[in-house]
Amino acid sequence: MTRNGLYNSTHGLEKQGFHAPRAVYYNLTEAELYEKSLKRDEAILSAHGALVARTGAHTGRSAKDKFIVRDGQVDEKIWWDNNKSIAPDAFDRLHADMLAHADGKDLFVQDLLGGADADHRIPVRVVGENAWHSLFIRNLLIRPERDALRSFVPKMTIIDLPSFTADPDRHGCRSETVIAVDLTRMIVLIGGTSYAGEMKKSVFTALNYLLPESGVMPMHCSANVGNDGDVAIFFGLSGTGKTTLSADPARTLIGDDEHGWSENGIFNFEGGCYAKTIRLSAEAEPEIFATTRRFGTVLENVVLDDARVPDFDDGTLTENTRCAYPLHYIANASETGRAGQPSNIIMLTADAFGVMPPIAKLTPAQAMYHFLSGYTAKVAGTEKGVTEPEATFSTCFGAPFMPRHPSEYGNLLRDLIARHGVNCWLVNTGWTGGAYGTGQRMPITATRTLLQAALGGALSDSLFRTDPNFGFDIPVSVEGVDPAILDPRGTWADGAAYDEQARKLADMFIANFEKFAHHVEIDVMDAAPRFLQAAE
Ligand SMILES: Nc1ncnc2c1ncn2[C@@H]1O[C@H](COP(=O)(O)OP(=O)(O)O)[C@@H](O)[C@H]1O
Ligand SMILES: C=C(OP(=O)(O)O)C(=O)O
Ligand SMILES: [Mn+2]
Repeated sequence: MTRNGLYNSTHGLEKQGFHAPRAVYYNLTEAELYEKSLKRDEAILSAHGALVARTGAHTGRSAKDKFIVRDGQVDEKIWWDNNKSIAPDAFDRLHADMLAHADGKDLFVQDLLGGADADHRIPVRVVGENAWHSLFIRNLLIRPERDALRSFVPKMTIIDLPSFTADPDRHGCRSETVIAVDLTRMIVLIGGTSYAGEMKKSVFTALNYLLPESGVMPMHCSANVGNDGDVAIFFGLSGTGKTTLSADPARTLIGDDEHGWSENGIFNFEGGCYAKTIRLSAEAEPEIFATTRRFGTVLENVVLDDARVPDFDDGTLTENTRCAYPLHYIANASETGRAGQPSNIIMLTADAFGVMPPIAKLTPAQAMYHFLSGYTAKVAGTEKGVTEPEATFSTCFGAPFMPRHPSEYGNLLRDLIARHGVNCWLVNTGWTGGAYGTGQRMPITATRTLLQAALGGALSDSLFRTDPNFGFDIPVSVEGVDPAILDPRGTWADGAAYDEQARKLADMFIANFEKFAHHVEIDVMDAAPRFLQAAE
């Protein structure tokens, strides 16, 4: 095999079972990866120099096609109710078939790090057949110093072959697409999908498995820090605003999606961001918008007009259009990816039912209740005119990435909140003035003003009222915000309709939480919605 680029020659791909690739390109830089992507017709250039690629069929994660190898070492540690298993021999066949599939191909290798804290990081090698995927993951993870590449020893390897077709009979999977994770040998096999996000979320999955053993809390959250060092973290499922709200000109960005919380404070797992670009505007999100106009940024499934300018309103390929860029493309991003102990935790929800208030203060027990519930609501089937939102409960605000039982993450978080006296808030970035269909999306400016008030301490002397359904405290007035939006019931044209919707949502919370009843303290059970008790 021909080898190009800088790498540790005692840890080449032949050591990892690759037999006969045509050529291997190690640790190519942005310019080189641009050239390769363009020459291989994988991507095109935008008017402003971003690299624009399409994924084809898979424009988002294939959660149902993700499997964890069930071997003796991990068996008792994995929460199998939430994770699908694959037998070790099926994984071995898949591995061998993917290595064979790589024969005769050009391969692109990036040697990177997952984890900004040197005590809690994992060196990750990503081997793939697409130059644009290589640029994506180079943007997303942390780059070692160039010199350190000569001694880089991977502890985790991702083999990413979108053109590979999995065979459910032979490989123990579900379809032609597979994401198979071996947490003992730390090998991830990705086949049959070009959605670049699979790679970064695989590293997240591995760290979510590893870190709790060292007492470190891994979190699906964004993070930023104020001028006086106050750290805020923002938990939330996809689409709730982690990326959008963590990019804040008044605060230093630590990261937009995956962090750890240790005795040293918080640290980013990544070195880049992966922002949604659907309906992205320079007015509402200037920092993120600016990254879409830079050399080095990858635009995924973004449609260009005939002058090669991105049309962010065009969702014809998918609503999940994305841009991937290194952290330093955001002007006020942290250079270290690390910060101190958090003073505030924000739990984001995009409540399409329009029931949740734009902000509420949570007690530690309520925070635990909402963390384990992991609620958001999506709008289902918009294109077919179905306007009924759909509730999602995804525990720890990230069930697809959590190999262990939620109580492990929950206990770590509970102890950290108590030890550091962290203030907790629930923020609804979803609907106000009614549910999806009648109401509207919460204005970003309102959300930002409320966050500023919460993080800056302005809410600490506010007057609060207790929500009769959910039991949390809602501020009655916040400077700079129309007081009307603070009371969701008042924003609805029909108060009785609100009450009915709130009751339905409360019932969904209660039904979902049953599975945690035996795993939490009584105060967390008491943090459940109390609509039923209040009404009857
Ligand atoms: N009030 C709001 N707060 C946050 N995001 C909002 C709000 N209103 C609309 N949005 C849009 O919702 C999306 C939030 O997505 P994003 O920040 O990528 O979520 P996440 O990173 O949690 O997946 C963005 O497209 C943003 O423009
Ligand atoms: C990349 C993803 O994360 P998020 O939507 O939370 O930004 C994803 O869910 O595929
Ligand atoms: Mn995000």
